[in-house]
Amino acid sequence: MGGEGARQRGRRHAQQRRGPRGGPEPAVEAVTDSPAVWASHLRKRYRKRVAVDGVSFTVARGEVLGLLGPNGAGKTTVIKMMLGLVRPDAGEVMLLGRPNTDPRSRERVGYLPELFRYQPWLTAGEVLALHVRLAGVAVSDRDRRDALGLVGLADRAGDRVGGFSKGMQQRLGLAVALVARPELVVLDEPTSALDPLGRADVRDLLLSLKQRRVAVLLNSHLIGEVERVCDRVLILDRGRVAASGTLAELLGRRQLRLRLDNVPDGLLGPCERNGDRYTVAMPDDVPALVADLVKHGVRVHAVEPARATLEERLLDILRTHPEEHR
Ligand SMILES: Nc1ncnc2c1ncn2[C@@H]1O[C@H](COP(=O)(O)OP(=O)(O)OP(=O)(O)O)[C@@H](O)[C@H]1O
Repeated sequence: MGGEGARQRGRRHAQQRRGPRGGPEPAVEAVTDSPAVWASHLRKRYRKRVAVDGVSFTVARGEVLGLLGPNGAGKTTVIKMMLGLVRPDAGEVMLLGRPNTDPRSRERVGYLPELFRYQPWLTAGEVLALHVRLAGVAVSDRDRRDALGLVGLADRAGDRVGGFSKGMQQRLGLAVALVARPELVVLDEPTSALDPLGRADVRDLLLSLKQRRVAVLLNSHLIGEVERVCDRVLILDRGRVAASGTLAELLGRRQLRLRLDNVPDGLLGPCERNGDRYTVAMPDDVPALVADLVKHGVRVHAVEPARATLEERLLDILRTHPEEHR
């Protein structure tokens, strides 16, 4: 990721945009096979503080990438550099096959910022209409109504935003991000103000975007949420990538937890023990292991598959992230 191969791929997509004689680009199809995001070696310093230091990543079409990390890790700065809202000191970004310095790269991008405030005197419907106009895209009245319906605000289109609760404003922000049928959706803490039902709705929404091959970059402190919907995770710590990979790669091998009595010394091999609870690497044949234990006189009370949660893994990574990265 971010290596020479990826760089060439990113650039190749950029070259595909030129017509045979270097004229206007031929067709949108030429860039639809490019990753939704290709970001390479992003760096940003605020005075003496390095906020982001050499961060590279990609988001494939139809992929949900989760961005995790402690407060101040650089997540929002990465998002803002990616979208051209903050100028990086170094690094390159391609959005949907175009360099992010080209305003057209953002035409098919939906964005819900972490901190947002809509004009309180406008109605929800007017906020959507305003953003559609600013984006310069054609969106039918029906699509606008659908976007409000998608976030549970169908019956509030005519109400002023000033009277909306925080959660309702966040729902409206999601509708703004989704209304123009984007190919890439960037959500910075989209559920921080939502009730549990609202969070579940957003999870369903993300899964439906994924089915439509929309790419999603999700920045969230709600690790359970990230674990449920993300295909891959990028963990930032103090401006650097502390770890990245699919959930399976990050969470490692599955384990088996057992509650046992009467275990002869050494019978189980390498394991973690806490009283009568034992954790071993997942064996190929669980029934054979249980039969063997019983044959040796062990009393088996419980057997359940287990895997470290993303939260445990995240804490582990942040605690052991090498000092030179800090
Ligand atoms: N406009 C700015 N001026 C000066 N420093 C900034 C600015 N924006 C961000 N920073 C600094 O950059 C670092 C990264 O901030 P950033 O907002 O990207 O972190 P984050 O991971 O999104 O944090 P959080 O989870 O708290 O939202 C912090 O040390 C922050 O103080």
